[in-house]
Amino acid sequence: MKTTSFPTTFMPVRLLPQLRLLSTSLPATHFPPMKFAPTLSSSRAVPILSRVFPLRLRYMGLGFRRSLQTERAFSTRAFRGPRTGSGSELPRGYERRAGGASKSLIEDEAELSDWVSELRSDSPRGREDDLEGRRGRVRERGTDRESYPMKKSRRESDSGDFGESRRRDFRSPNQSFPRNGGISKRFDNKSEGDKKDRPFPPRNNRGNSNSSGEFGDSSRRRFPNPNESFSRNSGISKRFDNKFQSDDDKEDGLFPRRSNRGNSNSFSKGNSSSNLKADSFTRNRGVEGLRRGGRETGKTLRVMDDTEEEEEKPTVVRIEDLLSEEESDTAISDDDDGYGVLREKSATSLFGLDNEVSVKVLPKSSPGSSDSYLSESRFDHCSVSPLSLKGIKDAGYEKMTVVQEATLPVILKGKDVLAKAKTGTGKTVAFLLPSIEVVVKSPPITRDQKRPPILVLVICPTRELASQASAEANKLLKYHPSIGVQVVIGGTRLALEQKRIQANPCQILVATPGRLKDHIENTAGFATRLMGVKVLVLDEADHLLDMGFRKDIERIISAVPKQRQTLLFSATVPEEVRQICHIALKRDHEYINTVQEGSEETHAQVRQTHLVAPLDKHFSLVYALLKEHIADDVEYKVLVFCTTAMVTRLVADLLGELNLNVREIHSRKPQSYRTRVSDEFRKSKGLILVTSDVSARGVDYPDVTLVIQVGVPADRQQYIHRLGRTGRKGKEGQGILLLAPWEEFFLSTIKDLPITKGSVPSVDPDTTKKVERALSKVEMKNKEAAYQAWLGYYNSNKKVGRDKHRLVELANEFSRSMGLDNPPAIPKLVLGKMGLKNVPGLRSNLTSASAMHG
Ligand SMILES: Nc1ncnc2c1ncn2[C@@H]1O[C@H](COP(=O)(O)OP(=O)(O)OP(=O)(O)O)[C@@H](O)[C@H]1O
Repeated sequence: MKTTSFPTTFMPVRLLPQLRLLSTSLPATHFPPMKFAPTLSSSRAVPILSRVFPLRLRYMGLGFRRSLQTERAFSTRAFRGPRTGSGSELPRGYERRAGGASKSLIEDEAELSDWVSELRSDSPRGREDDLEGRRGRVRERGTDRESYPMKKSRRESDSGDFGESRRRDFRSPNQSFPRNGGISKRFDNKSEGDKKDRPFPPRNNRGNSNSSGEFGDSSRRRFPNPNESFSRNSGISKRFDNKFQSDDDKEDGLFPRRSNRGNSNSFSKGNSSSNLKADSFTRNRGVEGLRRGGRETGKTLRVMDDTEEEEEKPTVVRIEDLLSEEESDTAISDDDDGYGVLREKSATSLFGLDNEVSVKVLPKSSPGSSDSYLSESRFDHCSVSPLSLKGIKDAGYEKMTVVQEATLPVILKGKDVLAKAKTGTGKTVAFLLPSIEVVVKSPPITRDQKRPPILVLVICPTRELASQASAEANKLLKYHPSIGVQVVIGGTRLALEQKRIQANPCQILVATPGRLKDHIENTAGFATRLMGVKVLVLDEADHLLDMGFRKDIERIISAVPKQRQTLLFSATVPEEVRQICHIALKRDHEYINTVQEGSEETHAQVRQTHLVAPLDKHFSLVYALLKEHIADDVEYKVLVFCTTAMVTRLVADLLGELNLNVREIHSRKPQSYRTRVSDEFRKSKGLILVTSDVSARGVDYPDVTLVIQVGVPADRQQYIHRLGRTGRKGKEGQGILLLAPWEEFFLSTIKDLPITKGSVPSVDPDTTKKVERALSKVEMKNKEAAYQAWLGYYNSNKKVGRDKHRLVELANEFSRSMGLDNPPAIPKLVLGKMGLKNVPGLRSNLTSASAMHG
């Protein structure tokens, strides 16, 4: 058996004996010694009262009860929250855990959590995905995002679900499910350029691919049989009670294998191991970091009040949310709390040697090395089943990415994990691979089982992302014919999906929240199958825990067993998410942050520019920017993000009229269309995709050369995720944020990112005329819909929407920029909901927007 030597140079001397021991004596069934990622920091949940819980006294009161319950889980010194009244403040938020099972705070705080949800319901972000699924029920659909105050759910006051979830009993997985072979598997740097006044310096060498390479060592390691390879009572499986089961049908890889343009490997140099050399060891790095840093980087422990957040986070409510009849239930989650103890993630704890709190701190990395995404650890040296390894090898993965290396051992140990890693660095495999191992170690389902359990439940915020994760799972499952994965997403007929679920039960289910909730409530036997969930994954966790999805997520959490492993992944983990992650995670979860200290959350090799220009120039500028980029790079592949679905449609229409090779994707397009376009864009070069935020997160389009964001993004996170569609896997990319002067306030929220002011290119009169002519050809109804959507979007922005008179002036400027002499009329009902009745400058009528714009 091949063993890997530790990067001993960088180990604290006192650890060496243990680690050496580990490296030489580990049986193949254990995770072998991998170099830990130097970049990661980890801690327990942040143990402070947040603005999420502004009713401090009430929370503290509840906390007291809870602290008695959970006492067992901590050492005597370990946990003295403020609510204990013991006089001790939280010791800078961290202490070490003594071990023992944690218990749900939420159980005691159901009421509180419900109240919190209500409290924050005025600051939701958009939910891109399920919008589509809800379309059928929406009466008025003027915008992708609207600005009305959030409608109260019909069922908000339902408390039944909560009671129900508490009543459940659990059986052990091994009792519940007989063993047997189950179902068959159905399954460029634009070098920063000296062209100061050109946003696009000429494109040089972008990527020489050489990534996948050989797998020399993989053959050396052989596991005779997956079931032999793992002790049946591994750390993971021991922890689960069981009882639900799975559903759906497997999806046939919607997405083709990715091409490897770009030199992914070239970016792996300067990776973790090399960076380690410069390390020093220090205690409490995470805490120090938390004290120092900014709010978004998860480095601040300050308690913020609501005002602060509202300033920074635009409110966006969609008309779908307002008018849908199927608003979320208020089912309270069960699991544990996050009133936890901030703990240092030590290098040793990755290996289960938790008696040392040492951690590496990387110096601010030099350009070129900070964005290494591959580690030195190889998949074939880790203890996953041989069949999974074969799938990994076939997928072309040899070395782990940094986030995979950092999280895999912890997840394989059965711990709950909150992981943060930059966009495009392989988070999907990071949560899928260990989840698959849980299935491998579970009793197979049998054909005669009426309701076979769903063992792994992956929730994604958009359909594209869910389909993509399911396709990735299928790649990894290539040699696991008895493990099935299915995807349930909105936009398809529920009845068909129900049939599919029943006909082809699977163990891994990937779902969007709204559709999953539909199945929980309407599909016979589905709830029972869900009671088998051993691993719950929230991909894009911060988005899923945001208000737009929160209730659905709480409902879903209440439908899966409390005894489960939960994995939260995202490229952004804002402070508020740290503080509410207890909704899903156990209190002793690990927070693994692979974004290096001192490094930005965006990739260094992606050049970011912002341009500020009057609104009436934006259409011409987008055209000019695209033309210039196309001229520079024949292999261009551009994403243009717009604020709403209807504005997206308008811009796509316009660019089409201007004879650019353009596609559009947004929530108002049928799912089949979305899938087709997404697939086409994935494979293509020389194409522009105009999109709403359905493409903002997670979607893995290879080799995107440029991301243009037109108008202010919903928030900082959304900016980062949109930008993250380029520069994936270490490749180069470019991002341009186009703002109007009154949108410049947004720049303060991203001031820590390496974004520079670009000079606005001059647009010659001919181009302006050309754009005007093209605009005149765009259908009037699309302009009307765009106007209404635009107004709704900015009305919901806390800054722009504050002054309604000014807002309407700006909206009318937007209307003129589309070539309209008079602003389109808006239905009275809609204006009422936006709180814009009787604001001068607006025209109203009685017609429903959806009737007009269908
Ligand atoms: N170990 C690996 N080696 C090489 N490529 C990998 C590896 N793991 C994943 N990838 C590839 O990296 C790309 C990005 O992965 P993925 O989409 O999971 O990134 P992500 O971190 O989830 O990004 P985002 O934050 O945007 O969701 C995918 O094309 C995936 O196939």
